[in-house]
Amino acid sequence: MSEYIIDVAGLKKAFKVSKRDEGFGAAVKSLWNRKYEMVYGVDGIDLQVRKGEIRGLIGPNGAGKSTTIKILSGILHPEEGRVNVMGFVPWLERQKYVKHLGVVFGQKSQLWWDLPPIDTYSLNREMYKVPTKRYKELVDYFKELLQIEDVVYKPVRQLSLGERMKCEFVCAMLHEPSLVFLDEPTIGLDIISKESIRKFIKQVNRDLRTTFILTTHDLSDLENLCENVTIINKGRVVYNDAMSQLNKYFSQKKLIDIQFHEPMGKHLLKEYTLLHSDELTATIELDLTEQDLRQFVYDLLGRLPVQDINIRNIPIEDVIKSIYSA
Ligand SMILES: Nc1ncnc2c1ncn2[C@@H]1O[C@H](COP(=O)(O)OP(=O)(O)OP(=O)(O)O)[C@@H](O)[C@H]1O
Repeated sequence: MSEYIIDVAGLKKAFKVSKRDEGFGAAVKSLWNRKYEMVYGVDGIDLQVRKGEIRGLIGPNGAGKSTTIKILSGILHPEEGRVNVMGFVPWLERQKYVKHLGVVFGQKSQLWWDLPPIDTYSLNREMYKVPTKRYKELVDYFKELLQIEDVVYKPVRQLSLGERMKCEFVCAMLHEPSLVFLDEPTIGLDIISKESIRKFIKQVNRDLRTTFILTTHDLSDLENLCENVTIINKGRVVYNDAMSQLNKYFSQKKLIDIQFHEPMGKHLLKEYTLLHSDELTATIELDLTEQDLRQFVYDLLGRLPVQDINIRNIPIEDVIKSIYSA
């Protein structure tokens, strides 16, 4: 058996889209003479994920994340490439395959709107044939972990977004899937609910060894949950490594926020790479491959009327943005 729960090589998926020039005339002409072009949703993706990982899958809009997830969950089939997920070719063996799969969409609900979540759980128990004893154990375990003991008995339409999302997680986990796709699972949630859901994911990952694939635009989800991250851009993998390496990638640079105790003329700062400056504050970017940090601070304090100084790493958002645009 492969050491990978997901093993994908050379994945390509093209979509046929109609193409026409702008304007009313072109719209009419296209009714008779329609032209098409092929757009690649994914264009040669390789991806390996080990069992028990929480893997971040990120990229800008239109990068190919959803297309990848749709192929991995068996909704779409690719033109080219080899896909093995838990020993299945997802789109060929979908019925057997989905028994081992869970999905949580931040923007779509799997719960019956007018029923309490506990009723949807019960229906899913029947559908997935979860033994009653195990079902009860799992519901109790999840309810306690997410602190939704009372919430699961209220109709879904009466729940807050945070409460509903917690209930969605339980719904996706009751058949104990080995692999769960999470698509923006914390979108729109306040920080308390986000933390509670992240804690849940970590705990379930530890206790049940569930593998999670997390698609998100919220980088704090990644920092909190993922050891490894795959970044997709224009249908290709542009980064595939440990989260910690992302920071190292750019740790050659530091940002220095300075507060001055008297107004500063811009000309006094002209030798620095300035990201921001006004009379009393400035942010300087320092390239550590060119300058020594200690020497820089020493010179700065000697030259300028510095009241306060803060040295920080480049934010992870900026690191990722520069990888997207590379
Ligand atoms: N059914 C489709 N028909 C035509 N083009 C499609 C279809 N699905 C996706 N595409 C195209 O494939 C590319 C990748 O889209 P995809 O939805 O996978 O991106 P994404 O990374 O999930 O983006 P987002 O973050 O905006 O959801 C885009 O150019 C998109 O327009």
